[in-house]
Order: sequence, then C-alpha cells, then structure tokens
Amino acid sequence: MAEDDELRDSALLADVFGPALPKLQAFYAKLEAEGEERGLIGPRDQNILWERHLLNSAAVVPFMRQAFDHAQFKTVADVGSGGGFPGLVAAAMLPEARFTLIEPMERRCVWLNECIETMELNNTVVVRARAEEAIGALELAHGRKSKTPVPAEVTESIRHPFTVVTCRAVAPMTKLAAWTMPLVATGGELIALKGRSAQTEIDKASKQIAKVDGVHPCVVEAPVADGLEPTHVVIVSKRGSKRR
Ligand SMILES: C[S@@+](CC[C@H](N)C(=O)[O-])C[C@H]1O[C@@H](n2cnc3c(N)ncnc32)[C@H](O)[C@@H]1O
Repeated sequence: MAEDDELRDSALLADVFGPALPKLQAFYAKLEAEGEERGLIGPRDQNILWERHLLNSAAVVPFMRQAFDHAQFKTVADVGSGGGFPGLVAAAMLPEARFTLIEPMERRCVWLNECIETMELNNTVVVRARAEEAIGALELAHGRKSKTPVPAEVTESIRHPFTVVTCRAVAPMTKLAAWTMPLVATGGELIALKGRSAQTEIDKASKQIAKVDGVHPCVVEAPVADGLEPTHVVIVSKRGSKRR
C-alpha cells in the first residue's frame, strides 16, 4: 500500500495541479490499487507515485502552454504513453488541448482507456500504434507512400501533425528523433522528459535531429515542485517554427 507516500496530503499537490487535482487523485487511486499488478509501475514506485510519476509528468505542462502561445491548434501526441505518463497528467491539466496517446501494447491501451473514463477526461483518445505506424498514417494522409504498413484504425485516427509531441522513457534521442519529429507540425515542438543525460543525448543525436527537420535542440531544467529535485526536458523545434 502507498500509505507512506509523504506527498499524499501535501499542499504542494494543489499548488501544482490546481483544478486538475481531483482527476489526478482518481488516477492516483487507480494506479495505487492496480498499477503494480498490471505491470505499469515497479514495486519500489508504490510509495513515491506522486513525485516520480504524477509531479514529474506535470513538469512538461508549462512548456506545452508556451508552445500553444503561438500555435493555431492545441494538439498533443504522447508517444509510448505506457501507464499514462506524461500524457494523462498533462491532459487533466490542459482541458483546452486535445491529446492523442500513442501506445502499441494492447493491455496498456486498455488501461489508458479505463483511466480516461475514471478521470472523466473528454479531451483524450488512445491510438494503438507504434510511432512508426502513426508517422505512416500522416504520410498517407498527405498523399505520400508510407514506409511502414499502417493498420486502418491508425490511418483513420491520425490525419494531422501535432503542435506538441511529448514522451518519457521511450528511447534514446538518436532513435526518438525519427519516432517523434515527423509527427510535429511546422511551428510545433517535441517536449520530451529526460534524465540527467539529456544534454549528452542531444549532442549524440544532432545528425538524427537535423535529418528530421529538428532545429534548436536544447535542454531545460524543469521545476517539479517547491523542495523537490527538478527534472529535465528536451525541446526541439520543427524547422519553420519561431526561434526560441
Ligand atoms: C518504459 S515505457 C514508458 C511509459 C511511459 N511513457 C512512462 O514514462 O512511464 C516505454 C513505452 O513505450 C512504448 N513503445 C515501445 N516502442 C514504441 C514505438 N515504436 N512507438 C510507440 N511506443 C513505443 C512501450 O510499449 C511502452 O509503453
């Protein structure tokens, strides 16, 4: 049980999540009850769920708000959403935006759909797909050939690129660049949660980032909450977007 989670009754939660807190408390309760058994969180995560998963995910939200400032559409894709991080957390905090959670594993998609219902989110859909298939769907939508075969459900669900693509713990930047940047609209951004190795990762991936029209890659320290260790976010703009 997560009765040891020292943030459970903390005022920090209301500070960070604001009006989204009840939805996130419902998500937390489901994660606490079922997350480990369903293979979505590790046994050692159980008493640090708020910090490691929910607050950590919330760190992308201010960067998403900034990206929406100069965008026509407030759309976000979370690639490799898994248990819903950061996608479900950000979706609860940004009800004005539309979220697409892209996740290939069937049982994780079932979980994500259950969470959407539990959290009463009406701005979020789940698409069962690999990033490569989602990219293929966009290529088809633009009248180009897709290198990857694309299931019909994916073609129907993904027709437009996204203002923001986000992800956490999916792949190193050398691979992630090709899995995410083609999904980002011109004028949009990849906003990826990364660990301390973020700068090394973008340095290593400079060629891969440039190849998919990524420009101005940078690492930004992202506050989590007062008194908690900040995290890191990699931001890559899509060629044609405003210079940061
Ligand atoms: C380590 S989990 C991270 C899940 C979640 N983002 C988090 O931070 O807790 C990686 C996730 O990426 C998904 N994944 C793996 N390959 C993928 C691909 N090619 N396209 C999209 N998602 C992928 C996996 O199914 C898994 O759910």
